[in-house]
Amino acid sequence: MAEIHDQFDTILILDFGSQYSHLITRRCRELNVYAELMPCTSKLADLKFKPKGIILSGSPYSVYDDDAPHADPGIYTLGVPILGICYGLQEICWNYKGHVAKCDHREYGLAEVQISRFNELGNSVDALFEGLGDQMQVWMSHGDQLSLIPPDFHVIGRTSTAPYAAIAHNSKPFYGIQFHPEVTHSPQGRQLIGRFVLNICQCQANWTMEEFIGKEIDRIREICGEKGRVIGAVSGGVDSTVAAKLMHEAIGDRFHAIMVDNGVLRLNEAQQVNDMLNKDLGVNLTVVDASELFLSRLAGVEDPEQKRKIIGNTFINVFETEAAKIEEASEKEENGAKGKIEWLLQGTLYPDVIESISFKGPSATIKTHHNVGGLLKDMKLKLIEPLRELFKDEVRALGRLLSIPAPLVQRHPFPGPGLAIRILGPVTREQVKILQQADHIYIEEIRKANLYNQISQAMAILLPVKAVGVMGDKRTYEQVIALRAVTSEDFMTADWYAFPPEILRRISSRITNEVSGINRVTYDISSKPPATVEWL
Ligand SMILES: Nc1ncnc2c1ncn2[C@@H]1O[C@H](COP(=O)(O)OP(=O)(O)OP(=O)(O)O)[C@@H](O)[C@H]1O
Ligand SMILES: O=c1[nH]c(=O)c2[nH+]cn([C@@H]3O[C@H](COP(=O)(O)O)[C@@H](O)[C@H]3O)c2[nH]1
Ligand SMILES: NC(=O)CC[C@H](N)C(=O)O
Ligand SMILES: [Mg+2]
Repeated sequence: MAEIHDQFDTILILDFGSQYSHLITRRCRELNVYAELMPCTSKLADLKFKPKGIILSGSPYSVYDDDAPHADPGIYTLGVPILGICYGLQEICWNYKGHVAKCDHREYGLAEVQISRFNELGNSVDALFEGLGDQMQVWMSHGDQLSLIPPDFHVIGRTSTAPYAAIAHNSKPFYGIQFHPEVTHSPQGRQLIGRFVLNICQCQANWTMEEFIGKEIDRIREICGEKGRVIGAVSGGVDSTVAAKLMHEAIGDRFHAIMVDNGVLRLNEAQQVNDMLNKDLGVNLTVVDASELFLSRLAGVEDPEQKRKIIGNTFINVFETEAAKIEEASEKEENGAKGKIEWLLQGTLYPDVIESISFKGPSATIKTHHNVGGLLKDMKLKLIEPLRELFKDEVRALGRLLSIPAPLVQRHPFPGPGLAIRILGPVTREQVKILQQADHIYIEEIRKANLYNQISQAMAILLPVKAVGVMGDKRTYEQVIALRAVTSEDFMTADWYAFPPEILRRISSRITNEVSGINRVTYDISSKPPATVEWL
């Protein structure tokens, strides 16, 4: 089966555990060059494709540490260009017997690199920095640096404290830089990565969603064969909707989408998603009302992790029952005209994949996501994951090309456990109803103020406390709503959003007036970290 790296020129990024490794991947893709991240410990013999170039990432390790990770030395004889970034530079130096040592002053922040126009060999300007000027502002984050340049390499850039801030091999296309071109604080970083992937590696810049769609539809058809059928859980969120639309384009009605009403959806959500998929997108969707089952299992549960697990497990139970129903119905059809359901569609995105392939292993569990790790071991269905190589912004671009309406493509993410993780305390139908109303007003006002697309995610949270208030000269003793809005690139970190005060005033006034049971509204001004986006 042709994979993406067989169809597009691919840059291989070896991850040594830097927090920015995924950004290198993104930068390449923004240049329309496909890039894949793999653990630095990957063996070349196991590699299923030949990359056009290799980038070595940064790392929290020092190359001379006993347990420092090192790349397969085969990369240096593969005959493709190599770029080492920070630790990656030090790794190249280590391999070629130069010296890396702790520096007197660790450099963290902006620095100026002086670019050497000519190397000692009298060759012309080095290809990496061509056209980028004589000096460049860059962002540094290191405590080690080269103290001795390896034989056969020459200096192509220095800073006031790092004499070997950038080096190049005398005859091979191997480069190392001490700074981080992948972060936005290095203003010419994108151009520099472009020099490497486009000019030095000569990758074709054809990684676009236009190219991807056609190839992916062919691939899905090939995987499913003439008759194979697929079911998939669809929430109305961007990822599952785009995946569903893609499946529909590929195999039409052999794809069955199921949306589960778990009783903790937003106001009118099930109806809206139903209309949108069936009517607007032509995708065959069944909404299953399982709210009674979910709410009865959640009764009296306060612990956040317990709520998440109950919801995750119940999703699977409902899903299995529905799959069996579809199977049963199809068995009654003439000659099994439509074939068995063999596949389960998942909207897995690249960040989930990256997390699970990190060579350090997945990070500490902060929260159990409802759809991760919940799959059954003896599951008969095979997984199909068309978005597994894509970042969220790529999924959004894909959605636009598939003519999914803009408001849907720009939708804020909504977690599978839904309002259950926004009700602090036990979940009851009454509490859900209060929160649905407050959430509805909040989002409606954000849209009216034209702020929806400036905010990455906004939510209302129902607090398990009561406060005293006064309404119509009477004392009230009611619950409190917290509002949260954040901006974020990837939800790994997030900033709270600074609303114009008059918008908050209007929202607060509408919520306390229109939602009975609420007499107070607060605004959450915590960033992530130390807080998280959701409260539970
Ligand atoms: N109510 C639901 N019914 C059916 N499937 C669901 C439901 N909620 C979540 N899922 C499944 O869980 C997956 C993960 O949810 P997640 O919220 O991460 O993605 P999404 O809803 O597709 O997109 P977004 O992140 O934009 O909300 C979904 O892709 C979908 O397959
Ligand atoms: O589908 C989901 N199932 C979950 O169990 C889940 N928990 C958190 N989230 C979403 O993940 C992003 C980061 O949230 P946190 O900072 O709270 O971890 C935010 O966008 C959250 O809404 C979830 N999405
Ligand atoms: N950002 C990095 O890659 C740092 C590399 C190495 N740990 C150093 O401190 O120099
Ligand atoms: Mg969602």
